[in-house]
Amino acid sequence: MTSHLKKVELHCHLEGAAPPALTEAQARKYKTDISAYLRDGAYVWHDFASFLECYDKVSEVYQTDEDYGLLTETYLQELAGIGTIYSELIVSPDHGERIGLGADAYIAGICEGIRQAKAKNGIEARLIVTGERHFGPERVIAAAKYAAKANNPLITGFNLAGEERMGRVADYARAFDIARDAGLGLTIHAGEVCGAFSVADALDVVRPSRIGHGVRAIEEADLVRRLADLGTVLEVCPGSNIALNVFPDFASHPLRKFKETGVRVTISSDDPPFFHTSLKREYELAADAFGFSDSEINELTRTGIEAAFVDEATRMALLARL
Ligand SMILES: Nc1ncnc2[nH]cnc12
Ligand SMILES: [Zn+2]
Repeated sequence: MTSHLKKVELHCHLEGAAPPALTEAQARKYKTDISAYLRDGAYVWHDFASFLECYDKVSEVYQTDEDYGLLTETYLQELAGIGTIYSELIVSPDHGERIGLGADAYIAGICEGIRQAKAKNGIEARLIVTGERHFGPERVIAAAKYAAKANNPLITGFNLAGEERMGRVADYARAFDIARDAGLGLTIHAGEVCGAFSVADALDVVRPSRIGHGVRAIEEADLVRRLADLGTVLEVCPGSNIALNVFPDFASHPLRKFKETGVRVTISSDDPPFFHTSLKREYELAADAFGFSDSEINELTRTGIEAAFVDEATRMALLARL
């Protein structure tokens, strides 16, 4: 049981958190046929590439700023209901552009959802703007420029997600330079679909304080030591890793090994309904599948607050709530 524990989540894609029932209602509202991607209350995909396609299609039934406000508030209320005090949501203004809503309206809707959830439940949230590799370096640079110029206190980080097998991290270096110069926190998906080289690339090129997943670093002992020495925080999403077959089962998942080797780790849900998980389940897995005690789980949560992309006053306030 982990219901008595406070919780923090650093790695959740907003559209990836869309409850299937809400997505069905949205599809009806816009008379869109998404039956190829959502059937019997479950998202339909069979490998990483088809997951990304499903994710992009599902995202298209959220079309207005109100839709994004509702999606954001719905997810944050769910988190608050299980004792979550802080959430970072990965968002894509580029997606807002692609669907014709526009980046500003997309972000405005999401920020309204954050305000509503905070007013009702006290949950603190920030946004990490992401670029997506499969749309190419130019779109990723545009996303970084948007984040850098947004002057929005809720946008505090920059990320790179999408098809990890497309290009190398160096192809996206300029986007991270723009985000770094703007003072944004940096994190990057690496070592999820691709092997340890992808994590080494991320460290060499981006020098991020955090890495999304990073779990395949376990394939190289020197790299694991490097992560521990640098203090790089891994945003580990065990349920996602098993659903995507990065590891065959929880027994072979390296979360505990990382922690025991001194790598700083946190737990998150990634795209919860796509992977038949939730933050609640990830905390339960930490206890039941990985055998962490309450105080070890609290260490994961504390690491999440220490690594959060927030100002120091907010960090202290969150630590005091633990
Ligand atoms: N798990 C994941 N990896 C890479 N890109 C993503 N976009 C949404 N979920 C993702
Ligand atoms: Zn992710």
